[in-house]
Amino acid sequence: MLTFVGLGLFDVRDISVKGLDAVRRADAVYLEAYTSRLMGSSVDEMEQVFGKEIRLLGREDVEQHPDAVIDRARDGDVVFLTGGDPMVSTTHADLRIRAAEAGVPTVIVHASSIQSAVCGLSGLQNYRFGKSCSVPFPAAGWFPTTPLATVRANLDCGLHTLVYLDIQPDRYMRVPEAVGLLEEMAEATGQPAPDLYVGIARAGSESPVVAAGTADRLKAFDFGPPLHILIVPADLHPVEREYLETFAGL
Ligand SMILES: C[S@@+](CC[C@H](N)C(=O)[O-])C[C@H]1O[C@@H](n2cnc3c(N)ncnc32)[C@H](O)[C@@H]1O
Repeated sequence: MLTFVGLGLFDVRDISVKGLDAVRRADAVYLEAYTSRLMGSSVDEMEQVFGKEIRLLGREDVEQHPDAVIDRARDGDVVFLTGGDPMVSTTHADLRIRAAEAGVPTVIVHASSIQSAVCGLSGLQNYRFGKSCSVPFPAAGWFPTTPLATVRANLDCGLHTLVYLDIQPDRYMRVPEAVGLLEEMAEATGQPAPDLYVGIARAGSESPVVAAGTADRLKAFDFGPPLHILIVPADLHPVEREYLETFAGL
């Protein structure tokens, strides 16, 4: 049996009771930490609290060579841990399909996700979000402008855009840098840059930060440590505006 368990948003206490039961029953526990991270906990702390050894998996282990995990799940209980919800903005649907093809039963234990947390923190209504996008760190000769195209297409339909920010082994993209990159994409493509943003840091922690405003305000704002995420809102409903004025300094 292969059980996908979401860790929730910030620290070791965000896992559900059901998820914790599955971890404690498991014969083997794997963690992928490349699609999201629990910034409020370390792997050591998780091992201590869960009472289990945790094996770390890289993107290649999961996406190119998942056989080790699937083989282990053929004759034992395996838990696969992911930050947030294990099936939101990750590529783990493929792993579940491969397990099913190999005759391995699977279960999902859901958890809080950044996708729903942003609605509570920003007051932007979940049914008004369009397609999401991700802003990657640019590399030499590589500067994709598709994130801005997604934002503009959503704005044309009156929809908000959730913009995921890149996570690399040695660095995390922050809101001010992401806003600057969207402005550069606008310059490079001749499209208008967005005029309003909402930045969020450390959702799920005891001190999440939420700030709304122009590019200039957000580029100068100190959001503190990662993880960060950005929203480009469409025209605001009056209640959304009032919420941002009350909780995000609009
Ligand atoms: C690819 S998504 C994975 C989402 C995850 N599976 C979930 O359900 O929450 C990861 C991105 O979401 C954002 N993110 C995740 N957790 C966050 C948090 N607690 N606070 C702020 N942003 C977060 C970051 O931009 C990060 O790079």
